[in-house]
Amino acid sequence: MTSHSAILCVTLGKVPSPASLAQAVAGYSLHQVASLKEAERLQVLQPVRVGLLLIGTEFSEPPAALEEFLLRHWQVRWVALLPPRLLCQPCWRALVHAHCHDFHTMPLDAARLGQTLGHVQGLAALGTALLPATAPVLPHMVGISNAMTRMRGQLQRVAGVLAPVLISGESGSGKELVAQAVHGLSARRKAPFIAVNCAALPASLIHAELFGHERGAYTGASRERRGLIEAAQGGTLLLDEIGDLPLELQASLLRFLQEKTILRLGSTVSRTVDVRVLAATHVDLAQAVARGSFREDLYYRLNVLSLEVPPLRQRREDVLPLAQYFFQQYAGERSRQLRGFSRTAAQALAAHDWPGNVRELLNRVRRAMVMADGRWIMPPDLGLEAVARSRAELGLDDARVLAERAAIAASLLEAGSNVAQAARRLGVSRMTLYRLLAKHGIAVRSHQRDTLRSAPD
Ligand SMILES: Nc1ncnc2c1ncn2[C@@H]1O[C@H](COP(=O)(O)OP(=O)(O)OP(=O)(O)O)[C@@H](O)[C@H]1O
Repeated sequence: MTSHSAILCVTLGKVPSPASLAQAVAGYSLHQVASLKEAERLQVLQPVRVGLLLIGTEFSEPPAALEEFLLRHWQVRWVALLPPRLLCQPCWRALVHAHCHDFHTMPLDAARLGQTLGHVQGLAALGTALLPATAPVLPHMVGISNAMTRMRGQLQRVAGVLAPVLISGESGSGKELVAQAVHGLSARRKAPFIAVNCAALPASLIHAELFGHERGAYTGASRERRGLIEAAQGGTLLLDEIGDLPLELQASLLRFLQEKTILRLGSTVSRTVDVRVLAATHVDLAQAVARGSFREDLYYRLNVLSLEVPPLRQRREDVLPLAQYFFQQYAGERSRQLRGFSRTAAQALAAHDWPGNVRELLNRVRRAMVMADGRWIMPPDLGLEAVARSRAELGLDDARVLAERAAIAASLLEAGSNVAQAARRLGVSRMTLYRLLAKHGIAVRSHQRDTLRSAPD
């Protein structure tokens, strides 16, 4: 069970234990740990929803494992307490901005911190009133980009209500994962989550699949069968590629959404079903409505709430953490000597445009883990050499953008994410490099350096 009035206090480095801390946390039970490993263990045994992060003076950059830890525990509302000097460092600022609900600087103002903690506890309690008391079963959603941080916030809000959600995004960008997260965060999480790909089922079968049929409803229906909507009773139904649902079925679906009842094929008895419907699409449904291939009334019914999963090329900072995550996930399939990604492989990953989004990245990493015969994955193992060669076929503008991005990624890697050094290597000012980083959506993260530390070219 999640403890509502407990605070996990993680101290990293040498922090002179501020006497006034006790005053700030008075009334809460404080779980104090001095390492991320201990914090990890405690979160399993006694999960909490509010965390205090005390950072010592000796860190010039966030420890590599910290960001991963914060990513894993994104449901905890963190308040950071750190020396003011660290806030001058872009890497610390980015980390606090991405993962913390609030921050305070040393020396500690106990009254102010006490107020912040009260506020954060209040918000967390609001969240738990909407959410189930036990830790929800959630898919692991990797991503450090602003877009993913925003998405996590939206998921929490959307999960607490019953309305349908329309999830849009390019193929392979993670729409189904988002749907699983909505289900996993909702009070329905113990009931079934059923995903139906409307594009994969032939139109002739999809009615019976969704709504079920009575015995003899059609040739071959030798016994009655409940459909997938009924199978999701109490839970969540994801209608993937909803844009491919035939028009006549759109009418039945609309009826179900309005009346919460279904009619099995061949039956005259309607059955009440309690199912939350999520729909996903990679096509622009508004355009489909304009073309007349999608019912307008159904579109508005489904689009009460909407979530948009951005394509991977618009959140490039997620590429390396995702690659690293898949590498660990499929570690069992790799040869024993394989250690990780070479720098050139990381550069190739950073420069690629990912038309197939996260699924393409997953496939390339798995392929590379099987194909690589050295200790480090090289670009050809990822099938990315062809991408480099095909640049000859690009227009000059695109080629310039790609070359600029690759040069920036390479200089950052070589400079260990030190922006000043990277700018010197590139022969531009620091300000220009910051502008270029923003233009290409590249975030400077300490873990990128660590992921690649000691990796050869
Ligand atoms: N943020 C993420 N963290 C970890 N894995 C992810 C993430 N996003 C996507 N994936 C993985 O990438 C693969 C593709 O994602 P998913 O199936 O959710 O995409 P989709 O948008 O629903 O694709 P399609 O449009 O083809 O149905 C899955 O294996 C999923 O688990």
